[in-house]
Amino acid sequence: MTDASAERDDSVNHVDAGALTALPKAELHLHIEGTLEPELILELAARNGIALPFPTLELLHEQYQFTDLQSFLDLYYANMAVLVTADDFTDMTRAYLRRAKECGVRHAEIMFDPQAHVARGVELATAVNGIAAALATSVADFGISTELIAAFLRDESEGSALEVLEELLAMKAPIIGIGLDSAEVGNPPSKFIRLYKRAAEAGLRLVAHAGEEGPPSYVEDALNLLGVERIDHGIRAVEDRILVKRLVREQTPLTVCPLSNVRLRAVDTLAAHPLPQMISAGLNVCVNSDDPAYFGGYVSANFEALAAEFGWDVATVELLAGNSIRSSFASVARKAELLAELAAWRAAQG
Ligand SMILES: Nc1ncnc2[nH]cnc12
Ligand SMILES: [Zn+2]
Repeated sequence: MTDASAERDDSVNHVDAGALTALPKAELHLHIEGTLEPELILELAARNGIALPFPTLELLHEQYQFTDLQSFLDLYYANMAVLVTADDFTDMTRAYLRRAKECGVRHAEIMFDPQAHVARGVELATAVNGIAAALATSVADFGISTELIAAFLRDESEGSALEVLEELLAMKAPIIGIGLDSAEVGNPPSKFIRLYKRAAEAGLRLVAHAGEEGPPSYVEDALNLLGVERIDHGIRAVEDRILVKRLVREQTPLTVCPLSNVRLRAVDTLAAHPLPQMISAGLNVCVNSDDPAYFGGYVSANFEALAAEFGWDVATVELLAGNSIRSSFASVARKAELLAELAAWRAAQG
C-alpha cells in the first residue's frame, strides 16, 4: 500500500474511520455464506458433530490464502458443511447483520447459494427459512432493511438452476431476485438464458456476477442476453472503452468489492484497483464486502482501506454511499429515508 497521507492536500475534506462507519450505506453484494467467521464455523461444527479437515482456529486461519477465485471457492464450499439446521442459517445471518450495523449498513441485499446446500443434502426450506427468520426481524433487531437474492452456481448446469428456481417459486420463498456466481471463466452468461427468462416471467429482479475474472464480453452478455439490472463486480469492464461508455450512459450499477479483488488476485494491489478510474469515468459504482469473513473485513473496512489508499474526501464517499442506496431494490420511500440520512451525515461533516 502506498502512503497516501504523504501526498495529502490538507485543504481537502478527508474522512476519518469513525465517519466512514457512521456513513449510511446499502450493501448490495454480499454472500451470506461468505460471512461465516472461523469462530462460528468451529462452533457450528461442534454443535452438529461435524469433523472438520481444519479443526482448530489456527489450522483454519492458515487456509485463508488465496491465489484466485477457485482457490477461495474450494474453502468457501467446504466450510458450508457446518450449516445443517435452520438455526445455523439464522445464527449466521444474525451475526452478519450485527456486524453490518456496526458498519453503518442501513439496507442489505443478501445472496445465498441454494444449490450448494441442496447438493449437501440440506433441504431447500431449511436454508431459506433459516435465513428468512433473521431477515424478518432485521429492521426491529438491527435497523437494517433487507432483501434476499438466490444466486445460482454458473459452474453447474442450467437445468439444475431451473429445478431449484421452480422449487423456490413453488414454496413462495421470500426472494426479490436471482443472481449468478461461482467460477466465472468458461461459464458465460449465455449458459443461463432460460433461467433468467423464467425468473423475469416470475417478476424477479435480475443481477449477475460478471467481469470479476471473466472478460468484458461477459458483462455485455449479462446485459444483452440475461437482461440484468445490476452487475456484481464488473471491474474488467474498464478494459473495453465502448462498454464503459454504455455503462455510463445507462448508469448500470456495478457492485464493486475491492478487498475481495485484492485477496482473490483479480488486481495486484489495492493501489492498482480500477475503482478511482471507474468513479472518474462516471460509472455507477458502489462499495461492498462480497465474502467479508474471507477477505479481511466488512464493508467499513473496504471504505477505510480505500479512503486511506486514495485519500478520499467526503464528497467521494458520499457519492459511493448514495450510489449504493439509489442502486438498491429498496422501496422508493425507503430510498428517500436513507438518502435523507446520508444528507444529514454530509451536513455533520462540516
Ligand atoms: N466473489 C465471488 N465470485 C463468484 N462467486 C462467489 N461466491 C461467493 N463469492 C463469490
Ligand atoms: Zn460475489
